[in-house]
Amino acid sequence: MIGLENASVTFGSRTIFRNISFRVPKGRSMAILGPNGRGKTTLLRALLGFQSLASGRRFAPKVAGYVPQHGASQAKLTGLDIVVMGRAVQLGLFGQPTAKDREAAEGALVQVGACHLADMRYDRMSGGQRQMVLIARALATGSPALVFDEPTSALDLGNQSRTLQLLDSLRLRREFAIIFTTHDPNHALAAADDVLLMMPDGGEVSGPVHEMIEPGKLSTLYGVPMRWVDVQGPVGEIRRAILPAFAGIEAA
Ligand SMILES: Nc1ncnc2c1ncn2[C@@H]1O[C@H](COP(=O)(O)OP(=O)(O)OP(=O)(O)O)[C@@H](O)[C@H]1O
Repeated sequence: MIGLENASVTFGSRTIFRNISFRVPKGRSMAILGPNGRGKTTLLRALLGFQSLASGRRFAPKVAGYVPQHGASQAKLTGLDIVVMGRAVQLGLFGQPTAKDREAAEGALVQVGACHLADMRYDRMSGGQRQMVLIARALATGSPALVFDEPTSALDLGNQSRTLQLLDSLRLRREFAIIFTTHDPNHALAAADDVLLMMPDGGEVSGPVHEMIEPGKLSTLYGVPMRWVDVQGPVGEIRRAILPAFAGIEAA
């Protein structure tokens, strides 16, 4: 389980959020949505213990798999080296990775379909390739808690699709408590059971995805009208997507 209870974070005199409570049990996946600068990354950092709480408490396992928004590195490390770092807690302060740690790291690369990145230099990878390696690193921790900060934000549509499928397959394993932030409500529909909306007025609402992802709440969240649109799936089935009013405008 991972969550916060009556948690608040302040920077100087500024309150980013106040008295937030939520719990994501093992087997559930929760998406967090909110406008830019509302405090989504700060909330994840507070959850993981990287950001101190002004009040309240957090619940998280000692080690969580964390995929940060920006995973840049100048170090000359391979994809496999980065994934092995996920084993840091098992290694201890001066421990060297064993064959078992390398095996776990290779297994994590297999799970995300990124074996081909094992020997590639991480600092030479594209954003999408790095994303896969960082997700593998999170899995290699062996933690039942996985936290992703905007996992699709830097990705092209093909990689967004693959990452969403991966997030959903992790959700369906029901072995992890998963939290991810996103700016696309359709991504919450595609890969989350529950949603936390960080509203622009400072309040939060949370609940099952189909209660939270609807035009009324999202229009308030983003300050633009939202609507359901029918779209055709790959085998002709009709699906619903939720889009802002500007979707479909043609400038010329
Ligand atoms: N260490 C810090 N010191 C002071 N202010 C900070 C610090 N970290 C974040 N902030 C501020 O807290 C607010 C919330 O930032 P945060 O990055 O959590 O927002 P976000 O919802 O993740 O934004 P985005 O959607 O743009 O990624 C911002 O105004 C940011 O400038």
